[in-house]
Amino acid sequence: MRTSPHGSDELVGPPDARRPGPDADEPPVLRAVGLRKHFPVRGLRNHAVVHAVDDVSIDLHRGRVVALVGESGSGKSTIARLLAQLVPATSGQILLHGTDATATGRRAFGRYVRRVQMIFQDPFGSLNPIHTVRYTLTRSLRIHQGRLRGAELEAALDELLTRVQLTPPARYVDKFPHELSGGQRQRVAIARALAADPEVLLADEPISMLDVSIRLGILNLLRDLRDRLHIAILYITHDIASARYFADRTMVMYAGRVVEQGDSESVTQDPAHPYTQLLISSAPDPDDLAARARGARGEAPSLVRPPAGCRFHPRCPFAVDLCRTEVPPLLPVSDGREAACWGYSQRDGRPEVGSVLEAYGARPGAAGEVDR
Ligand SMILES: Nc1ncnc2c1ncn2[C@@H]1O[C@H](COP(=O)(O)OP(=O)(O)OP(=O)(O)O)[C@@H](O)[C@H]1O
Repeated sequence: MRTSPHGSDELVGPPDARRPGPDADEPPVLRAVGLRKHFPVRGLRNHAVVHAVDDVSIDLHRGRVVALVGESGSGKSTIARLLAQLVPATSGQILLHGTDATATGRRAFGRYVRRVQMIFQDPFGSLNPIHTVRYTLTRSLRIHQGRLRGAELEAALDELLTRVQLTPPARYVDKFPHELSGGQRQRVAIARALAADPEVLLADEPISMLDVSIRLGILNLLRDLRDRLHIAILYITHDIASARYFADRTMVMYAGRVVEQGDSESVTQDPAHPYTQLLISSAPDPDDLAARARGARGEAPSLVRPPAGCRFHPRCPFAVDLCRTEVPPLLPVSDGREAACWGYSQRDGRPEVGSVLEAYGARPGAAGEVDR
């Protein structure tokens, strides 16, 4: 990370997005293949369903961060809940170290959550207000590590609080949640997850409810966990700039499907899919894009009756007949980058996608800065 001329930690460029990942060539610790989640819609006839997630595959490697970005309702949280096995998938597979990890009972689920932990968006809601930090962390340690007592327990508590930079630990261990700031509470929630000694963290918008002044501190903590503990992290965010800053790879979702994926620097600075181009133009808030694009080119698609073919085609200035009938697979764009866009099918040897920003008359933005 470079610092601003004022000496602050302001982010002015990607710190190490192209850092050779220590474990990038190892097999993924957690793999999802063809995940699909359709929620039944109550009150509608004909067994209508919300197509929340369709055909999403993700590989999470130890020591690497994958960001999942997209506007509200695109299916990001559903993917995190599927990977955490908080909801069952309609179809698809979850593999932990290459083995089917679908937890069929309480014991199997317990073994799974020891390896795969989740951090939620709301540090105010996720900690029980009547329990101290000591109680919360002790409970998690005992669930996952057995009955620690006495000096052993105190050492484990000290280590957890130090790991999340709540030091000296004695200052925090007997506090109640209301005595802590939002950032400190999120650190306690992260410590609670670490008590399981997990290999994977699923972080669902972990900074979006925090004051902008402390967001970078939490991202840096998560990066420290990636580097020191070699934890695989799925980072869900609305904020493309933070994906560029923090994630090795970025996946972009639109209406339940992945539309583009690749190394974060390329995806955020040279977006290939027309939707990603629009998303970047609206950085840092994709919902701003949603409003703008709706104004310009019709409504966001219904997930009960999603558009046939490419779900983005009703908004896409480059849509051709094929886009209206056939779902585009993720097609290679360059250097391991893929876009689910028929414009990259190379049927005539070159991509057919131009600048969607010019087509929309939108102001290009840059995913360059992250709120501190
Ligand atoms: N339990 C549920 N029952 C019915 N529909 C659901 C359920 N959970 C999510 N959905 C729907 O699935 C779609 C995807 O929702 P999801 O929360 O995964 O999106 P998201 O990208 O995480 O949005 P946000 O950024 O607002 O959290 C939405 O249309 C949502 O209304």
